[in-house]
Amino acid sequence: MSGRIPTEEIMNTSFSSTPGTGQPIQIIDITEDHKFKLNENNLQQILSHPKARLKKVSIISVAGAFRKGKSFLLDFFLRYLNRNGREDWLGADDEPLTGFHWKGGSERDTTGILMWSEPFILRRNDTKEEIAVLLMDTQGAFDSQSTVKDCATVFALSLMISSIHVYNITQNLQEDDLQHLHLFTEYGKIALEDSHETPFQRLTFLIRDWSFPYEYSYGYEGGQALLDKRFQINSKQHQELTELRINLKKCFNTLNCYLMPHPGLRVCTSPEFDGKLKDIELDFKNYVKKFVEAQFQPNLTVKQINGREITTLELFEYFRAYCRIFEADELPEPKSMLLATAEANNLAAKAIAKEFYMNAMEQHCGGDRPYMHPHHLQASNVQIMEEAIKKFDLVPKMGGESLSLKYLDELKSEMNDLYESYVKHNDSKNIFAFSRTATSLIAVMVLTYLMSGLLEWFWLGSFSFLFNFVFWTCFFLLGAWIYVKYSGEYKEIGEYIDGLADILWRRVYQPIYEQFVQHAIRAMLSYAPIQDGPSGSNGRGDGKKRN
Ligand SMILES: Nc1nc2c(ncn2[C@@H]2O[C@H](COP(=O)(O)OP(=O)(O)OP(=O)(O)O)[C@@H](O)[C@H]2O)c(=O)[nH]1
Repeated sequence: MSGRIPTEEIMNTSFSSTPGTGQPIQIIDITEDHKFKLNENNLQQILSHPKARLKKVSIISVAGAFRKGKSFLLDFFLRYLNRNGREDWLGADDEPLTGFHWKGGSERDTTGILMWSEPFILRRNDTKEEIAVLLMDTQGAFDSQSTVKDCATVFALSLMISSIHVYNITQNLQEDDLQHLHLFTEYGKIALEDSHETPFQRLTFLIRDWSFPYEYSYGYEGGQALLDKRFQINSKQHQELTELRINLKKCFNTLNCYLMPHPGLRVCTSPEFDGKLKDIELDFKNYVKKFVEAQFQPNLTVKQINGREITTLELFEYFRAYCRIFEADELPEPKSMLLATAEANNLAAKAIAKEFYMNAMEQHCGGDRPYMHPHHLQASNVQIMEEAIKKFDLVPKMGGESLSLKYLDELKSEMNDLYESYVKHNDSKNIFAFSRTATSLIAVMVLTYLMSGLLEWFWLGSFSFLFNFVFWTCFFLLGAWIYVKYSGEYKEIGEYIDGLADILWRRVYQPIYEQFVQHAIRAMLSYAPIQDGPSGSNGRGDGKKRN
């Protein structure tokens, strides 16, 4: 099977999740007052999973009316992925179907949007690159508790985010099923004008309980014939219907239809049914198997936005942007959806560049790296920043130059802030820098003590009180500094003393020290000419004051 990984590879890298682990996690909640709330922590937990971090993603979501077997279907996907797509992945006859919660009855089950906590890692056939596959379950539409806006929003979020959108329908493909896609064709039209890239990847109309196999056979073949029939354009059709059909085809890379047989009466009428295969009709089992496998053939469908395959890091930004625009009381206009996509597109580019910057800086001066000379740190920073900006520029961006410049400025300022903290962190590794305050104060004390003694010696004792005063001031400052460092209290006083000592160090000791070293070198080289170093440097080479 072309979408599947050879067995020997499975053992090594490809399907790295442990079978049976994971659980559905709520990523979008719908509150009682019908507000959509993105659960960023939960989403982040999935997207930054060590297996999936920074990998490209394929997101499979199932959406449609409530009580129509969406979660049930997703559990077959889970089985396939958990069992590494091996030939007998459908399992034993008496094995209950578990994973996303599903149940019989007439009351709705799933609320909001859920995602499986474990990303599945599969390798694509063409480039052999590892892709993180995510499964997404959605709240069913048209139940008695949800508003029209709730249903439309769940459907929209699921479609905008996924790379394979399974539109779960029962019995037949009707005109109103197509009408629900109107908003996306409008969005798709302007997105196409903006970027000339197909906005969505794969849309599959999955028709459950298909009862007319004698007209259109089960599976993709019959589904395609039915779809062709429904997409026929004729002169009597209203302009709006014709346009919908034309635009739908333009907005998706793949648009297809699958006709699924009825699973049998036990599945939908027995309260004891717990998903065991022995209770499901053979036809259903065969076609569900083919359907699941087909989603990974001939290759994995990676999520693309603006023609670019996106990673888990970028997906997070898109989730945030889409949830923000769907927060309003009204459904957004296609134009605002495009603007949100463009903003997320820029935010994603910024996230990629920032991630690169942080990783590279961590390697240079991160927690486990030794102290780095400030000049070297600054040089590395300049070089890494340049590379990060190149990464930002390389991402094709929507929304024009002015929007991208805004995000570039934000990126630069965030990198500058990060650099400041890297500098501080690096300084803290310098043992001498830590003891600089104590050293400076003690040096003043020793000097003033000696000077006062010297003045006494030359019978100028009346002037020595000045030196005594400085001596005791430094003594008390040193005492206060030690107390602050020991107790952690009065940090502002500690910073003030550090600042004083720093000025003393830079203005007095460092120039004297440099002069002394230069003299020593000159003497050693028998007065050979030597170039003067930058006097008054703060040791970081950036011309900034430390305090
Ligand atoms: N008729 C029919 N019933 C099905 C099919 N697949 C699953 N079911 C049954 O439909 C019922 C509902 O299944 P769920 O997976 O919970 O449905 P859902 O669409 O996720 O429901 P909500 O979460 O409420 O939107 C269960 O009793 C399943 O056994 C199918 O293809 N046809």
